[in-house]
Amino acid sequence: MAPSSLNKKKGGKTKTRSLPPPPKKKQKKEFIPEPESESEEEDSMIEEESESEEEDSIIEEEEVETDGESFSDMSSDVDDDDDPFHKDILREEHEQDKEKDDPETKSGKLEVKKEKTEVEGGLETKTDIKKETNFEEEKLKPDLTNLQKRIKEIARFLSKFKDLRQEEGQSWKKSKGLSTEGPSRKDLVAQLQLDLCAYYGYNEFLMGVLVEMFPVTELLELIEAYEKPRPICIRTNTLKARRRDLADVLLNRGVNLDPLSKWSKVGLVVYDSQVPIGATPEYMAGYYMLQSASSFLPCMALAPQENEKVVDMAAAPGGKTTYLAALMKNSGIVYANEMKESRLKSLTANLQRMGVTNTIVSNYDGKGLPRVLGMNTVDRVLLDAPCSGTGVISKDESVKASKSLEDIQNCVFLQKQLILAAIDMVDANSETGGFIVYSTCSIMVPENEAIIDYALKKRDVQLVPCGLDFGRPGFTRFREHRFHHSLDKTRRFYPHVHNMDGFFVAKLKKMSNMKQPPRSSEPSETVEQAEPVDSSNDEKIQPEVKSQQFKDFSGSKKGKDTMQVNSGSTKTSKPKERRPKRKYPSREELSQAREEKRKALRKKTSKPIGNVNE
Ligand SMILES: C[S@@+](CC[C@H](N)C(=O)[O-])C[C@H]1O[C@@H](n2cnc3c(N)ncnc32)[C@H](O)[C@@H]1O
Repeated sequence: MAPSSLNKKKGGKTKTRSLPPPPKKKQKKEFIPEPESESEEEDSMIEEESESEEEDSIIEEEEVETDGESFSDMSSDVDDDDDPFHKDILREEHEQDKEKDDPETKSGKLEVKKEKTEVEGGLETKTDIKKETNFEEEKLKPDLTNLQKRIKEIARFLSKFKDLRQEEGQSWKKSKGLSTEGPSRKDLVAQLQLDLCAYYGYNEFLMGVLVEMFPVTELLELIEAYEKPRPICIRTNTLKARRRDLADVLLNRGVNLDPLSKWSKVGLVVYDSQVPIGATPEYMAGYYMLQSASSFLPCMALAPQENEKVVDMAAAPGGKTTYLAALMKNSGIVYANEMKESRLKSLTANLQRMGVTNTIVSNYDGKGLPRVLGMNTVDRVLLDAPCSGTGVISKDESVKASKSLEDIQNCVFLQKQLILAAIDMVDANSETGGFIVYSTCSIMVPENEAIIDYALKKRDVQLVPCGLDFGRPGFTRFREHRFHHSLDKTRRFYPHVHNMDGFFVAKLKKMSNMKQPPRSSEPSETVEQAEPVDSSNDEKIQPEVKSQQFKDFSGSKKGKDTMQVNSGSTKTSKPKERRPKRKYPSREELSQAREEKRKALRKKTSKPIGNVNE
């Protein structure tokens, strides 16, 4: 939208203010992509909320310290034809594995040699991949330019073969004058993985996870997107300002901005600014929050209503709490909980700066919150869970090299406990609510779909549409794992697709206050319960190796996966052995037993009295 359109006032309450022209730098086009057109149920409540948000403007000034962005913290303690794997680069490797054992391809580095040849009327790089035999050379690390070239070559090579079987691949190679000797697909994938780790600085575990999640072309897009910062976004605090007024003022200060996108009525995207955007008088006055676009989504999905009781279980630094309060127009109660004491300061500062008055701040471990606030007592809960942060690599590069399988396991362990606590606090009989929103800034399946699948099994909840009209549907199956079919109601967001941080959102409706869900006719398999599925008719998802993300999830972590949460307290429970069914005696057997007892008693009592020596 052009800057001038920000001046259009609703309902005739126009404050005419002549706008200075925006700074010289040309305004970029829509920064955040428009919603993908998907046929998805709309959450009308969200629409109503966002319509009304702009109408409320209470202008008052407060000075407080700042803290903008939300981020993940664990220190406490697909639009591809519905099938995310149809271009999976690991999928074909299994077939290629069966290739005759070529000693040349068994170990070591590969070298890609290129020759230019005329192919199909155009210049094409002829790819001949041979094994280096010189071990001295092997030790030498290729320079970044060569590394990048090789990454591109292998990626191009792999993507060309993505739909071809081995034999077809060989004949294709022959027809193109390429060598049919050379490494298998598996070797190429392994080499690509190593090269990507070396070039971009990821550890092998995390790169392995990404490799198994995305087809090769998309993988490169994602990794490249992680290298660039996401657009700077601000959210208008509708408790204090209207978006168009705020935009006017900031434009006058030399901030080059536009409305965020059609899906948000309160967001602005900042292209560049002549003033520090986190230190303007408007910022200090709490007219806006510096907030990533993805972090708007869970609040929109939760869509809290006025006068409700809402819990934000993991709240600091308060980006989402302040949005929830604004959506509720400062009515009702928001319980903003944060376990880390050191983070309470930023939370309370933001609440104060933004003029939030309906919030009670607490400092508990979220697992114990049901004991504090009561079971089945609130209308809605937001669980913006502590996570691995694998969706926000552009913000925190250290994630690339630091995250391990154990970190993911720890996150999953905590997330499972927190989601059950979240559900337990919600009253299924709430007249207006009964909803739980779970979100993470992780793209890992175990931290997202697997957590929701677990919750569906443990409590009487159902997935409902998030009310967000863009985002990819969550996985209903991933490698050898099968999740409940309704997982497609969850939403995934990616930097290379949506130009926002990697993010996951799920919205659950609590169906009853029973602890156990009614028996499902359609069982799914959670991480720890997943059995090999007979996928003989389903070539696409039949991995030979266990998914990197789920590796060793079953049992190796001190039985963590079997831990259960009950009203905030935790206890470990070993899987119980089934007791054999008890067989009850018939009437005849009972009377016979009684008769025998009587006889025995008579014998005892007929002993002589007075035989004191016995
Ligand atoms: C993803 S961040 C939350 C960001 C916040 N929702 C926002 O939008 O500003 C996760 C938060 O959970 C907190 N946390 C970690 N473990 C927790 C636990 N067991 N209970 C409650 N909070 C926890 C972390 O300290 C961190 O502040």
